[in-house]
Amino acid sequence: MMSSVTQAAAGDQLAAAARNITKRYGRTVALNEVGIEIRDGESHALVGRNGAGKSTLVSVLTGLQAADSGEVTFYGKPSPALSDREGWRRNVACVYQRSTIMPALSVAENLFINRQGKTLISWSKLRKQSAELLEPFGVDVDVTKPAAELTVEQRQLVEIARALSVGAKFIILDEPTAQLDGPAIERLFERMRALQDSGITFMFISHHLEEIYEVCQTVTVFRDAKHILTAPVADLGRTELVDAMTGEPGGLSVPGAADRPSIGDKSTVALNLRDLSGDSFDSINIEVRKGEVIGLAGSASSGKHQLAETVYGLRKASSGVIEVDGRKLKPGSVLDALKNGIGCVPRDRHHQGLVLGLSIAENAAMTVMDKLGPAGTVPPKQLAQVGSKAIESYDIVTSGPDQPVSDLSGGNQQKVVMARALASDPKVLVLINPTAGVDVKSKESLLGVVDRVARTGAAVIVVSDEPDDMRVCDRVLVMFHGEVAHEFGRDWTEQDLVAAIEGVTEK
Ligand SMILES: Nc1ncnc2c1ncn2[C@@H]1O[C@H](COP(=O)(O)OP(=O)(O)OP(=O)(O)O)[C@@H](O)[C@H]1O
Repeated sequence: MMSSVTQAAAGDQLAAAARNITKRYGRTVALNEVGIEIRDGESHALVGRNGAGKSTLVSVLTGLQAADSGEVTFYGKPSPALSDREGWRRNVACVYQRSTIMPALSVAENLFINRQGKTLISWSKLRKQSAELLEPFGVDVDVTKPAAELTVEQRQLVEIARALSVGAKFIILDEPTAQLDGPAIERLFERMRALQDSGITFMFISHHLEEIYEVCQTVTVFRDAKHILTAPVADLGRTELVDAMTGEPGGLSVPGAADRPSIGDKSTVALNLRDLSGDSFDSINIEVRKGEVIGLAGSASSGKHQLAETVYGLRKASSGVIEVDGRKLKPGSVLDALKNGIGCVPRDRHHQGLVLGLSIAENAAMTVMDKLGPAGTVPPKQLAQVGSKAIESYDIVTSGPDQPVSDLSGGNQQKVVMARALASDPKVLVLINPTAGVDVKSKESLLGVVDRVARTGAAVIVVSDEPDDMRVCDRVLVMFHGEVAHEFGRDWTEQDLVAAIEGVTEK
């Protein structure tokens, strides 16, 4: 196993290199003398626990932030000056989990943004060039439509096409699979392989370690702002990889439903969905008992997200009833859902989950403010206690409860969302992709929390396609085209689940 970043195969050209990079944010050292060398034409994985420094390295490698010290080179040449955005764009592009596309502009405008030159824009030419650019990517969209209408998969492809069209041959994919369903992930990987064959180099960030084995040749591990190792993927077993990430031997153990006592019919129904129809789902009947964990799986178009969002009041059902402990909820009211004991981890932590400018403590306490003090006068000490408890219980990497959530790494923000959902001791928990962006070790502890709250009698719905997230469930309901198409007990195999999600099994 190689242990130094300076040992990239001799003679191989490097597409990108960062050496001796240090980056501090106030007291936090986000990168401590780290390096990475990415060989021309390879897919190089960068992995590490939440807060390890991956995104910070991405911002240094893309020229969005200057390092305090160290150097970046592309194809052996020093990186452009920070002000030379064009220069950086010609060398490197990053497809983030969050879009850099302007939703209100058309797809064509997004593709050619900053590049119309000084002459007047010919719209017909722009449209034609855009269509030609996207054609090899199989993105079959009307380029005059607003980019907001693109699916996540299409948006990513548009961003890759945009990068390649300005000449970048080194592309960073920062957790690209976090919001894609199984078939879309496979399509992305096929696309990566084809682009690699044509000379494109990738740096790939993911918390799904099996993806690294599938699509990368080399892996670099960061831990606590430091470079730990760089090695060929083929030489590094999964256990060794996890040990390098966590700094301790012992592997992982995700809690399974089988370890909890069986619920049976004795437990009373906590959440009852009766004949519920709405945006993308129809006539849903589901009962979730106290202490029961239900998994909702299905492709991106199955209606599972819309159903879950209707349960916690973000969407209004067109007909049917949602009851918590026999009490009917007011349709389309998040507040009423909260008052009646529903806690949620929403799909998009940035839009519905967190107030980024507020601290960890303020975000974690948001669902219980009225219990902490009269009319908005929560004593700071109590607030800090809620924050400190969240940090401890969810292993949040931070300088303290006062730190604004905007300063946290993505995975640590997700843990704050989970802490907030649970702060109110909900009777029913609705969790959408609860482990998205969360590292393998933290995933284990978050799923441990799900297991614990179920044992205390809460009813839980987990919406996810992640087999690990589903293992904690007593039943897994697979949705297909807005209906529950298949139900599994605790004894399913990953193959069964994938087949049902893709709609290739009988009911
Ligand atoms: N703007 C900022 N201000 C203060 N601290 C920051 C800022 N951005 C990042 N940090 C801190 O730097 C450290 C590294 O964060 P970074 O986002 O690079 O981690 P990461 O490895 O990408 O994590 P994740 O897997 O959760 O995305 C963290 O401790 C984070 O809190």
